[in-house]
Amino acid sequence: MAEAKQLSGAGLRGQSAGETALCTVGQSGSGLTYRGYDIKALADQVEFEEVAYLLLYGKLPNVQELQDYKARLKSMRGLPAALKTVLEQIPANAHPMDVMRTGCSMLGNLETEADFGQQHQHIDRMLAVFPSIINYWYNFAHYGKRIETETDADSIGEHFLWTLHGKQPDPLHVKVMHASLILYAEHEFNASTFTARVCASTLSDIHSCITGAIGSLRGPLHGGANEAAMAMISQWQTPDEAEDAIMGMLARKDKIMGFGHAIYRDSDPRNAIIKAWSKQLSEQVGDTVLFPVSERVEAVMWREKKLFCNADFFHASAYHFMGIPTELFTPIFVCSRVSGWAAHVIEQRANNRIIRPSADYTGPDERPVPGLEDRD
Ligand SMILES: CC(=O)SCCNC(=O)CCNC(=O)[C@H](O)C(C)(C)COP(=O)(O)OP(=O)(O)OC[C@H]1O[C@@H](n2cnc3c(N)ncnc32)[C@H](O)[C@@H]1OP(=O)(O)O
Ligand SMILES: O=C([O-])CC(=O)C(=O)O
Repeated sequence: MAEAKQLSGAGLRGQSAGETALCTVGQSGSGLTYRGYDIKALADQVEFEEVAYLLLYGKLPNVQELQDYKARLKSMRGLPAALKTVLEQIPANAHPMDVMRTGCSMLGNLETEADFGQQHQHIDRMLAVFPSIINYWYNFAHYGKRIETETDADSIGEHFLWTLHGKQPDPLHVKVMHASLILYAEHEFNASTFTARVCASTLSDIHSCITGAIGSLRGPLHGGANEAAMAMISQWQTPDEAEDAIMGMLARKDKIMGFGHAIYRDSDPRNAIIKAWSKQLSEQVGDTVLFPVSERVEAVMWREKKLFCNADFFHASAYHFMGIPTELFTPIFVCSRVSGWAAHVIEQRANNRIIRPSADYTGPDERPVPGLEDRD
């Protein structure tokens, strides 16, 4: 086992910044629970919509509640004409996370949250429509196609794949999407969730909270790591080539994307789950390169640095095997994490005090303002 991780120092590490009943990270079970349910049991046994309902409505839905919830989400997939017009203006070389950010913000202009009593309606709408937003833009910008976003898909994961590829997806891929969306749904006070909570603490609207969170998730030290990991592993043709390259990167003290974690000490419980799905997908497509390369990188990182794969690393190969373009990896994270972000906004609003920490001042002592002509 790796040595205990130092939870102190910069980055507010190890400091409690508030309370939550939504999630524990690194405490019990396999190390991640949503409202007391272990992540492995959830990923094995339920659909993403059940987890979203659990986070947002406080309990796992019964048969009728799940049926009603899925029907409600299904009815909310359509894009307003003004949003389509905005999406059509965004160039093909834009980053899809910027498209998500703009799409969410524009939705907030068209369907503004007038009072917090409407929060659930707006949250459900975002969950339902985010896959439509990204894949409408993607298909229009890259292929000039105006896709139909009101699909017959039974779930958000299936809707994502259907609107991306324009056809009903492989049932195995739908299963993987459920697991993936469940793994990404919630993670306590991570950077993007904290962004959402800070915004919520000013009593701002739900679209501002989620737009800000999307901006925080975009960075390669957070959600953007799944794309960065894909860019890295796709350079290598053999495990030996990967090992040589990783050794060089470590010697240069480069960051290896998809490894390490701010809280977990010796493993991220989400990794084993997505890795198993990635292996199955690799066999389905007859891959002999990407999965063995990924496994070697995992082994070398542990051997050399005791650094382990986080949730992002094997998501890269899993998504790739399902034919998902690399730049859409982090937007899928958004389609899932919006459930966790929104649950935190609800929680913050229910017991709010504006989040406003202090800073340790390191600038000059107080001094007089020099006249313009006296300055260097
Ligand atoms: C869904 C998610 O958001 S999961 C996180 C996704 N992000 C990534 O995969 C990006 C790569 N990983 C990292 O940058 C970091 O591990 C983070 C941002 C996740 C956590 O950062 P921290 O909590 O500051 O890392 P930590 O304190 O464990 O770092 C300890 C040492 O290991 C090094 N280290 C940590 N992660 C890595 C890595 N992936 N590659 C190389 N070195 C690393 C740090 O540079 C640090 O070295 P130092 O003591 O010489 O400065
Ligand atoms: O908790 C974190 O810092 C990052 C993370 O794994 C997540 O948000 O899923």
